[in-house]
Amino acid sequence: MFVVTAKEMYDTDRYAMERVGLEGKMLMENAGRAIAREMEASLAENDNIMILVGKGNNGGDGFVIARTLLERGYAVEVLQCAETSDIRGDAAFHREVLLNMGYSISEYEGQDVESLLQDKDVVIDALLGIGIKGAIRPPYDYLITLINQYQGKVLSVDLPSGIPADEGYEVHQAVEADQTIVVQFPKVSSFLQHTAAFYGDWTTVDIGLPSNVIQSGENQKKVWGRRDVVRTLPSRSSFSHKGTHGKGLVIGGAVAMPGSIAMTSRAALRAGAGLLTIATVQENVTALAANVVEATYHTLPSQHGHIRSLGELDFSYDGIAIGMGMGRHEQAPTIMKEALLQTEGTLLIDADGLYALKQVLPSLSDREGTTVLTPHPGEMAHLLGITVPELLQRPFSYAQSFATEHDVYVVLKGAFTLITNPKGDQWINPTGNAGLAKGGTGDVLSGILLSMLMQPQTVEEALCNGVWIHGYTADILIEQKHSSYDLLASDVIDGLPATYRNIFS
Ligand SMILES: NC(=O)C1=CN([C@@H]2O[C@H](COP(=O)(O)OP(=O)(O)OC[C@H]3O[C@@H](n4cnc5c(N)ncnc54)[C@H](O)[C@@H]3O)[C@@H](O)[C@H]2O)[C@@H](O)CC1
Ligand SMILES: [K+]
Repeated sequence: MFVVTAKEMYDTDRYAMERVGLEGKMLMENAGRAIAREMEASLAENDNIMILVGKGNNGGDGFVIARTLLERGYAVEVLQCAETSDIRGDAAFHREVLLNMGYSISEYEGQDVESLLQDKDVVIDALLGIGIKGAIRPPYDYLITLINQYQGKVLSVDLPSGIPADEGYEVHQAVEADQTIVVQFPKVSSFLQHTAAFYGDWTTVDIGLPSNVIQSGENQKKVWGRRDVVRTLPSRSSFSHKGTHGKGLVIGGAVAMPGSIAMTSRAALRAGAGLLTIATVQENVTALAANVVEATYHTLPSQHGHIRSLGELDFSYDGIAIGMGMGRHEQAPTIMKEALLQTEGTLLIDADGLYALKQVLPSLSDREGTTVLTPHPGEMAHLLGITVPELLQRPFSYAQSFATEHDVYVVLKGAFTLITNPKGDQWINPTGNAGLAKGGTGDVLSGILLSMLMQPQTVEEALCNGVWIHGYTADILIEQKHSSYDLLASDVIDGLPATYRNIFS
């Protein structure tokens, strides 16, 4: 499923009208009717409905929705919140059609909307769509405040009014919808931390727009869904042996933090890695060996309880993950630089490794093999030299510019983990829940990704599948036996068998 910006939506609209021959009126008819049908699932037969219509094409959709619901027998009052002379084009056309069918439209002229809303069960918000610019002007600011005070159900058309389609905007005022019916493609703002919640539950409706404009665009953004996982996750051959499934290495750990690499390693093995070696400080090996019995161990020189150097380490593995529980000490950047230069194949860098990386960033461009960075927002902001709020305003652009500039894959973790390849294409992961906001879940993800990177699939597929599996496992656990309070990172490792059985069933 493609995810679009306002510009991509308008380009698609123009292409559909100018090149394909689908008239704007027809697209608006399709949109309004599809949205009305979708809304019907949330409506009761006797609901009293108020639809607030703005002056743009979002309002135009509103006129079609009103007509469709009225024809189906619902009690709908249409409040037009703009001067009739300001309503133009396709919206004006559908306004006329509504009137020609004998229905009436009230105009907002400062009347007491609050009391008008009092006897309504549902408000449909068709005030503003993707065309919004700047701070909300009257009367929409006032109407949005009233909608948010209103106790009944609020259904928004395309976007909650006041929310822009794109990232990089501060939101001062917007409708807090219970449900949003999105026209054809989800917009970027439905995946941003500061705007996603305004949408409530959202679904998309197909209005017949072609996707070739987006497909031929410079960079694409897509949601990675279950179907993608089932399509791309390699099944195992009966003739495979442990070497077929990847020989991985995990470098990390310090005396104070033995748990991180234990979780990464157990997750890698559970997720399918054939063979796994752990390179860590001598002091931790006995405890780790009791915990991860399937792994082999390589002891690294230590100092003050952390790794001093990579010593005689052999780098010939199918995949290497570095950084988990490694600590932020003064030898760390030298260790990171050595790992960057010595690893010919795939190198995944996580956690403390990302802090060390910041000091040796230019060495990234000396690498030939695949590099994957798995930062959470704090680590990504540190790498970019910006604040976390700045990053969260524009996660798509920041992740993209970092990935393209340094020729790396970036897995930016969050409620909607964002995967970016070195060309700048992006995938959004829809799985996962608040239970994952706990220590150790990042270590588990690194292990799953290390394993995925060693299986016969593209790097993009490996990362998207790994992130999806991690989140989906947490979702199943929350649904079946845990809660978002008690879920532990190690539960996610133990939940992997059920996820695999589910995917391959
Ligand atoms: N392919 C498409 O793009 C389609 C879009 N459709 C609908 O059309 C919408 C986009 O239509 P428009 O481009 O007319 O945009 P809007 O419906 O968002 O309206 C924009 C108008 O609102 C006013 N406005 C903008 N910012 C404002 C602010 N801050 N405060 C107060 N008023 C403000 C401006 O006068 C502007 O003309 C979509 O969201 C969707 O609902 C559908 O009808 C069908 C196809
Ligand atoms: K809207």
